[in-house]
Amino acid sequence: MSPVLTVSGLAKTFTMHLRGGIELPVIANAGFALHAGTCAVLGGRSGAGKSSILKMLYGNYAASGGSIPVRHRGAEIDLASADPRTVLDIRRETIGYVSQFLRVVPRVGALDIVAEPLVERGMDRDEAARRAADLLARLNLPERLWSLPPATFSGGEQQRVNIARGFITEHPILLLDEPTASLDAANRAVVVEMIAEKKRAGAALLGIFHDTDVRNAVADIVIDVTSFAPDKKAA
Ligand SMILES: Nc1ncnc2c1ncn2[C@@H]1O[C@H](COP(=O)(O)OP(=O)(O)OP(=O)(O)O)[C@@H](O)[C@H]1O
Repeated sequence: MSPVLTVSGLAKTFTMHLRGGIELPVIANAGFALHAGTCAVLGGRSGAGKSSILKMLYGNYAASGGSIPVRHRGAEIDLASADPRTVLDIRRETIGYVSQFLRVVPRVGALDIVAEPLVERGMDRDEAARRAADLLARLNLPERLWSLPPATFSGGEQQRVNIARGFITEHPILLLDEPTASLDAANRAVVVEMIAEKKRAGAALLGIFHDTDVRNAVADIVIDVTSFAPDKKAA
């Protein structure tokens, strides 16, 4: 089957404007493809550029070179050169992202934070809340916390709210930046099962997982980011 997203000749060099314009090449000539129903994992040593690749695929970082053709609304669009409005539309319809940390919205309760992406897409508020409750219960977030804003939650509680919010939509591509980093073994197992369900539903996932057990449980392929280093001798 043809890939849903391809990375071709992708490069990233950071320019340190406050340091006299020093250039820091991090990635050169990265290439791989994501397929529906599979989970690919970015591997390689700390600092190799795993997060930077994920951020370029979500449009948070601009690519310094290369292309990222993605299947979006039935057409192929190059994410690397797409205008900001198109990037936002791709995020809405095609590419979801679970970051490591929850961006807390003041005064909005956990259940509403999780339900919000569905309400934004036009779903009835009660139905969206029901689905959000299902996910929070599955992730063992105590019900007494559901109406509270997550600002004071523990790291693992915030991470579970974030996971629920990222998994509640049906994006065909889902990027995962260490979604299990702050979780205990029981909740890691829940997330592993949720990833397996996404695969069965036909999503293409790309993630960073430092936990070896989680990685082994979810990965169909491991992409060695160290092999994309600009100077392989330094890698
Ligand atoms: N915004 C930025 N500005 C300057 N340098 C950056 C920026 N983001 C990342 N880098 C640099 O790029 C390199 C790769 O960082 P990145 O976070 O992508 O690595 P990683 O493989 O995800 O690392 P880790 O496994 O430790 O999280 C690092 O040397 C980092 O300092």
